[in-house]
Amino acid sequence: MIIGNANVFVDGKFQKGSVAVENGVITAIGPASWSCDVDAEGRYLVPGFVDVHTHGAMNEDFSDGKPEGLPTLSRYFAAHGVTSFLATTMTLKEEVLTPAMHTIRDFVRPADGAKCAGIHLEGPFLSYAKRGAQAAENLHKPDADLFRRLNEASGNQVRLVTVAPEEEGGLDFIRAVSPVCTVSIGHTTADYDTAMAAYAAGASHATHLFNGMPPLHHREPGVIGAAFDSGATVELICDGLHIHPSAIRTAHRLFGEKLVIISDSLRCAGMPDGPYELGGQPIEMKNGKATLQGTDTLAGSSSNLLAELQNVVAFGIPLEDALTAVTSAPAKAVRLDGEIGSIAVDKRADLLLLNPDLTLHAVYVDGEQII
Ligand SMILES: CC(=O)N[C@@H]1[C@@H](O)[C@H](O)[C@@H](COP(=O)(O)O)O[C@@H]1O
Repeated sequence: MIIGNANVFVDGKFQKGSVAVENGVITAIGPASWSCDVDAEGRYLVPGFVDVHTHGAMNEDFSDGKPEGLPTLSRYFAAHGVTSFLATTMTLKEEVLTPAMHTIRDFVRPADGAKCAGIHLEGPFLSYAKRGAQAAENLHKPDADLFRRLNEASGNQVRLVTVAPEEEGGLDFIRAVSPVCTVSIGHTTADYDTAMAAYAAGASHATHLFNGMPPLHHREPGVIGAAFDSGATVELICDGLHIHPSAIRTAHRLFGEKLVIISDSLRCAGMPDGPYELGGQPIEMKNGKATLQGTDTLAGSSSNLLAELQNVVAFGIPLEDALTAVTSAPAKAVRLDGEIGSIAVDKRADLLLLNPDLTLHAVYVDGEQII
């Protein structure tokens, strides 16, 4: 199949062209004049989005361990341009996380859904002081054996784990686990020196930068300064509620291609306002804003990568940079850039056609049009 007459996003830039796909893989990138099977009519042809931090949507949550919930989630993501996602769990007890790992391991993508590219363990190895919406009673000291048991239960699908490096055993955990998957610093009180030590020990990512960590102070630069100095990739929740647009513009100038837009979406995404649950705690969504019930503590988002792409472009981030932050940057951050996240020969043919106003026109997964 050839998708022609497109504005193709290749190597961070747009070029007029065509893309050939065979057996689910991109086989060639050619001129716009190629005779084609699908006429893109000048639309943007971009890689499918990669969300490395999403807990749920449509009243389903990966932590539930409910097999019937996963196809619903997979279809929801595809409908918002996300072709690969990391199923992200909350801070819960091992006996709750283990069945969730089994469910994710056994998930088979529905023909009209997005791919599960692995798991993000957001906790339980987090700091009490910066737990945010994570349940205090389920926090656990960094423990590489517990990580190994969970990873094994998932069929070795954990691609990302968030840890607070200042907790006892934090640096040993990072040394043990970073050869297995990407280790991210988050939900942490780490100061600059501790965060630098964590990056030197093998961490390479920061979980929802700004949220759940000390701010960037001119004498206490903390995780944000250390991530910058270490060349780490950094997540950013761009729902317009978690981070002021000015801080998003600042992070964009600081982190460039290292910026990874995430949804951090919860089961209330795609649902009406009302009461919901997150990691064993009651939450409430009002006007799309989710908080721990009865508090002002933000509890993740009700957004998705397509809406966030539209947000950041409206905030002044160039489209090319915003696209990098939802495609190749997240794929690289979790070591999947050999397969997904870019339009290049031999990569999976996970592609989107976007209209000029950045709404979704078509979604292809493994070369098959599913939307
Ligand atoms: C699922 C999850 O953990 N999400 C975190 C939440 O815990 C934290 O409260 C919030 C604000 O953090 P902040 O108050 O430090 O900006 O960011 C994210 O929504």
